[in-house]
Amino acid sequence: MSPAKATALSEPKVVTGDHGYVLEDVPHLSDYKPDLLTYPNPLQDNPAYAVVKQYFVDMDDTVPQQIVVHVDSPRGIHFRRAGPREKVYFKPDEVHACIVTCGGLCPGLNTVIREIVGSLHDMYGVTRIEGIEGGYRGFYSRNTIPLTPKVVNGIHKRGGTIIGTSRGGYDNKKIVNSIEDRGINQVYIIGGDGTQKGASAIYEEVRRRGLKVAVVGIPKTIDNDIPVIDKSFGFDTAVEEAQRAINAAHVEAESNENCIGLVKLMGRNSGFIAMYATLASRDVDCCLIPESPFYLEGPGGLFEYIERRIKENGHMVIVVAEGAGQDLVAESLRTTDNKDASGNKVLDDVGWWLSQKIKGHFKKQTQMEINLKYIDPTYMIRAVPSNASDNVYSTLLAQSAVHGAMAGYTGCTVGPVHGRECYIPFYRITEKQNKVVITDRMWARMLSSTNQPSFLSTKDIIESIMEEAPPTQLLDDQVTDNGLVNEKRIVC
Ligand SMILES: Nc1ncnc2c1ncn2[C@@H]1O[C@H](COP(=O)(O)OP(=O)(O)OP(=O)(O)O)[C@@H](O)[C@H]1O
Ligand SMILES: O=P(O)(O)OC[C@H]1O[C@](O)(CO)[C@@H](O)[C@@H]1O
Ligand SMILES: [Mg+2]
Repeated sequence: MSPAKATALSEPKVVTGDHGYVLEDVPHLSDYKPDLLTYPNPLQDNPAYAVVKQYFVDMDDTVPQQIVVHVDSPRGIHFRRAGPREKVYFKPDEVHACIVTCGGLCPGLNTVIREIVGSLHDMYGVTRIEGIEGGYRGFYSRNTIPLTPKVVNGIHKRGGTIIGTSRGGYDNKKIVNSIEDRGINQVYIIGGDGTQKGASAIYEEVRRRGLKVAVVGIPKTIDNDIPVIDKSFGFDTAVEEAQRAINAAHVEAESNENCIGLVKLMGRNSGFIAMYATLASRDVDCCLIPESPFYLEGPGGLFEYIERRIKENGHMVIVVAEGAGQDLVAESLRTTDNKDASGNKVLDDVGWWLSQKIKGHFKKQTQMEINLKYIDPTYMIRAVPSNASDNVYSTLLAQSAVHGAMAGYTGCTVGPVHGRECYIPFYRITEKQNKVVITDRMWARMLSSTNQPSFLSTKDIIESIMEEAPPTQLLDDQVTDNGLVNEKRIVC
């Protein structure tokens, strides 16, 4: 496997303006191929778009990363607004596009595939579109799958990805050789943080070879761990689907004496699904996520809280994100550090471990007999088709990606920033993961909905503040004014 850093990175395109305005722009094919011809955008003759007052996006439109500002704030970082441009850099019959899906499944993958094909075909008259089978390794080890509007018709009603996905198998040189040999000139890469790192390295190699190939990433992550964008497609569907498991756990817990319903949800490093599913449900008494350490024994610990809830209520529901408490599990089971084909740590089953620990504690330490029902719906949540709002969202993402590639933009990911579709440079997407910020208001809202202990000492809180994590983006309209809010919490 050739590492992503095999090619030298091109310089970021940063434009500055008055009052602290910064545009973190994305690469364009003309940056390294200055003599490319341009053509009028065929959309100008499309009757469906004739009604739109200003259909083409103004070249100067940019979107601010921070929308909560003070009177004396600098204007800050901006991203280029996505959308159709008056001039395109490809003639329709010249385009040879391909689509690849990599990493874990996520509701909406098929919708994005369908809409890329539909946008290329219906808006731009492109007919040569192929699916790369089975993720990155498909570029050099499989035949391609022809994608036409007929082939993709109705696939948005199915879970999974019709072109297949995989982990591992990334070989930069072989992938770019395949792109070059097949004469592909638009590459749409749908995947999570790992995939986008690979896409960035593909773009760098394409550029090094001087190829007229647009490389555009579409962020996919059920965990919502990709930064900058408002949220990832499939996330709403996952939260909705998680409700079914939580409801089942609640029904079991309510109907049996001294019963605990325990639900494990996805979230390797980021606990967004667990936090939002908990907030949405209101039946959850405790939510455990990777970002917030917890402990079992002693005052303020999980066992003490469970005993209290069971005594008060006769039942309780616990939601645990799969990445929560991994240090505790590893310590207790002495597990080895296994990695998957992409190099991601294989997690220990915290749900099973917690079930055993809770049962053991109640058997040995208390007079109380408890009943524990453990539900692990993780793959069921990931495999469903996307819901209506994710379908609309995925459609916009796909259209933005196609408009961007046709307009010659490359080396970027598309996604909404405060509701506006943007082209975002790869390095912004891959530099860190989006995480729940436990000193942010959203986590506090969650804590107040469950009444669970925070499990945090003053030292933990100070450490979190010191990390200076940005505020949780998802639905949190209020930027954390770190100083005030956090200071108050420490004093309390
Ligand atoms: N640093 C990297 N450089 C190049 N390729 C990478 C890198 N990290 C991962 N990849 C490749 O990207 C693909 C997907 O990676 P991974 O399995 O980590 O999933 P992901 O894209 O992060 O999605 P998710 O974690 O949401 O399932 C794999 O084929 C993997 O080999
Ligand atoms: O078992 P797999 O397919 O490797 O995927 C599991 C992982 O994928 C994710 O859903 C991310 O795509 C994580 O939440 C989870 O840890
Ligand atoms: Mg990942």
